Amino acid sequence: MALPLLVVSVIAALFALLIYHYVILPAFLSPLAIIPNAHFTSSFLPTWIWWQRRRGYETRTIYAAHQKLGPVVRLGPSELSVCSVDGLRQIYTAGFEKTPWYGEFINFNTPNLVSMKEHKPHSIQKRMISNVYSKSFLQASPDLQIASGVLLSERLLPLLVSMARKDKPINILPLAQAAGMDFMSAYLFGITNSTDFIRDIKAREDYFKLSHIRLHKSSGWQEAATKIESYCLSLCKAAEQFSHDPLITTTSTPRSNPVVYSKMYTMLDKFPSMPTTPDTKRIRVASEMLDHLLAGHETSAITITYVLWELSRRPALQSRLRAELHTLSPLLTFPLTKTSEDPRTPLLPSPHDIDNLPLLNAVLYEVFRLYPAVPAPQPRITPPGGVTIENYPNIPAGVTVSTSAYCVHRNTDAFPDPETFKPERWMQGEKGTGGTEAMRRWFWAFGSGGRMCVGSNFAVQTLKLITASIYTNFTTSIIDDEGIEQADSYIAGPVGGKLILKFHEVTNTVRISYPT
Ligand code: HEM
Repeated sequence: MALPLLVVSVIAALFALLIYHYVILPAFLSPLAIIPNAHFTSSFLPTWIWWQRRRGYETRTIYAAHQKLGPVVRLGPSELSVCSVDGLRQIYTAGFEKTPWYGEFINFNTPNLVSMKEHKPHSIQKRMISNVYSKSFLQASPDLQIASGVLLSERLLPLLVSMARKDKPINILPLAQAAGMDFMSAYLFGITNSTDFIRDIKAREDYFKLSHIRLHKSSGWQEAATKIESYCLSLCKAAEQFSHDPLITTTSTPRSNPVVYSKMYTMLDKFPSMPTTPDTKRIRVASEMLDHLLAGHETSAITITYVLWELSRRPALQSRLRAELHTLSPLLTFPLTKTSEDPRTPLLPSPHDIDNLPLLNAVLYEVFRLYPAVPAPQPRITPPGGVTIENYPNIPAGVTVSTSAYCVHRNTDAFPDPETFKPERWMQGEKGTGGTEAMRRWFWAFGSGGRMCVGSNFAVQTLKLITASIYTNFTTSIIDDEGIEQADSYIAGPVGGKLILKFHEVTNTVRISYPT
């Protein structure tokens, strides 16, 4: 009789200990206990937020919780979401490291900017390449200008003209993904070593099939990842050969240098902690290049898709935009202007002039705001020693905290009527471009701080150029936009995976002549 009593007592004590550890402590005694719970189980179970994530409702559910409960909410026993400018500044600029989840983005078993956790190696690697992604460098880059000219005049515009003349509809999303890959790879590896997915539909489909399998971890994803890595390595090798033999050229296509590849390869020699043999260097650079291809093409494609969708719904806005585009010199009218000195290279307006067009800027920024390609939480870990966030003190080390562009961009003080697409809101403020101070503080499509998107200027410059060249030459109309609503995922395109438009050539182009 005594033995069972002892066993029962031990079991009861263990049970009490477990209840204390997993329920009473996190729900009532932890410093997090004073933070509002997004769900009644959030303080002691991680399952509710896990389930929202799994069924694809994470970001919208978190936004609804913030609307009800304020700027800081508890999602799980050790997980918070923060939606305020001060909280955002603190989390993303004060040494909160990324969570292990970002390990998903490692290529070649070698870390890159997106996947690196620790601050020091990350900041060394970022310093190596951030210069070639700065706005001033990109705007002055002859290589990007040459590559862009070729991509527009030989690939994108001829295809759109041909489809318009045949009166055939186009699925914009895969074409925009192809354009994203061609622009990105041309800047990384040089135009002659770039992908040619705008024209080569089979190569495009093969690549995106592999990319889809890898992203969704479907059956065979490791094999798909290896194939993508081998493909990227072949682009790297071509770029390397090109850099070693500057005379490699073709007669029909102008050349542009492999800007990012060369920059990073050269910079590795300047940091003693970095790999030194040609093979290890190549893998290190290849991991970073693949990171840019993956991070750059899909996000840009999603943005272009929503730009074209919103403009296709608004013929009057298209006309206003076209009038603005007609102030550029030279015009982006197809066929693009070429000079007699170099008949192979089309002339484009300066990136600086395109960047300064207020309506084009406003349309793009309103799409970034309302349809951020990365709308989801960006998780970080609270640092050793703990922190105070938004008046909640003693938040211990090791708590996952995040903010999401979806929530931040719906702040009604900065963006009144946040669900409505209103490009004109970005035409207020100084010089009519860029919106108000509050809007700039709450704009978070590219993240912020040390881990902010390295390709933001590249994305803005190329997206403006593509939009400008389309609306100089065409009007667009919607054929099928079913499923256009944005998915609730980390990188979030239309749930239907498509947007079908028709392009109609602009016949009565007003050419404005400029005094020389
Ligand atoms: C519309 C286009 C784009 C959007 C909306 C976007 C968005 C973002 C966001 C929100 C982050 C921050 C992630 C975090 O804090 O955890 C990020 C990081 C990053 N993005 Fe982009 N991105 C875009 C285009 C590009 C392009 C063209 C590149 C090509 C270089 C690129 C490369 C990267 C890299 C390497 C990082 C990691 C930076 C770091 O951790 O230091 N992105 N991007």
